[in-house]
Amino acid sequence: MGITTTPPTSVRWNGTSVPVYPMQTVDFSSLLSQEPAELEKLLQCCQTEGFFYIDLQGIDGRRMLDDQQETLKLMHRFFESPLEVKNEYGLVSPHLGYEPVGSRTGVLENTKDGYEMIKVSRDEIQRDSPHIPRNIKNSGDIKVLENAIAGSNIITKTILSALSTGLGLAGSSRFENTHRNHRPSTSTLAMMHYIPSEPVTAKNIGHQKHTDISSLTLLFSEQWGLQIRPPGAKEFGFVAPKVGCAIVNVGDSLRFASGHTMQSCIHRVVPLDPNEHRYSIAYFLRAEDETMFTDSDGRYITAGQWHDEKFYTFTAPEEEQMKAPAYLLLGGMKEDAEVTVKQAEVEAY
Ligand SMILES: O=C(O)CCC(=O)C(=O)O
Ligand SMILES: [Fe+2]
Repeated sequence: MGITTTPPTSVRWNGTSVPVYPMQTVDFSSLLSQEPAELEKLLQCCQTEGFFYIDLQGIDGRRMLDDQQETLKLMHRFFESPLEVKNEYGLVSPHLGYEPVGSRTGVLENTKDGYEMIKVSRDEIQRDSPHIPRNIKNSGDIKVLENAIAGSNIITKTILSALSTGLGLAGSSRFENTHRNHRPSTSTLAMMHYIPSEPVTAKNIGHQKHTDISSLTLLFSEQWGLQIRPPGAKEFGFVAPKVGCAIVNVGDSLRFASGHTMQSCIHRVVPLDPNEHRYSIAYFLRAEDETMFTDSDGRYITAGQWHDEKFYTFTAPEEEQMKAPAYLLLGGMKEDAEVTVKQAEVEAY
């Protein structure tokens, strides 16, 4: 199933019927002009579900959709290279480098993940001679990465600024003030390739359930696979890729910075079509490393420490991960099985 304008309300996956959760659509051009009704809608989305579509079809956003297409071409070239070339680059730091398939826990019990990933950080691409894999390092490639990172930064900063305004924050208490462009952060562009996986037999499959470490995540994918579990929902459901739109979600850091009033929605990735290669691009806008907040365990810590602790939990073996405190992987979000799907769907509007 491809990109769509009118998604079905449920789809069959792995022998059962799985809901497709509707999400609100926020218009990027309207946010740029801080239109009050759009700010109100955005704030509602972040406080109730933590997920929404951002419509980029206007003249201001369309260029980011072009960047997405260029990035996809570069990703194909990178991922099709021999594993030795990709491993030679390796994982330089948690937010820069290559992770092969199976580096993390998978989406189903006793499996490893089913994706490989290359990350290029915003700080790295701005260096005079950025450390980039040799198979995507010509000047055209660097321009493509630069455009993708800068465009994603503009979109996520616009959203951040609209949220500050929507909450009536002024001066140094505005969220932008802890996301200044020239301060070190772990903000990064993650490009992912999911291999085809058959749910019953695959040893490598999908992307385990989690909340994001980021403040805001901007996700581009033309393919199905993303599932969310909105607050109060009984089960995971798909979200449909939508024409001209990217998906945005609130991450742990913004949940913490908002005094835990925004939702960092639980999500995961499964192969809807087991024969398909899936490609997705995620930009993680993160707070400056030194930013302090109170986390889901009541600890007053830096954004950098939260990032590192959660990253190492994500990459730890499954047995280790089981021992990790629950507040870490899900950022303090609760998996609520009490309500019916019908209620959850109403809440998801
Ligand atoms: O690949 C996707 O669609 C989502 C990936 C994701 O959730 C993540 O990288 O945090
Ligand atoms: Fe995620």
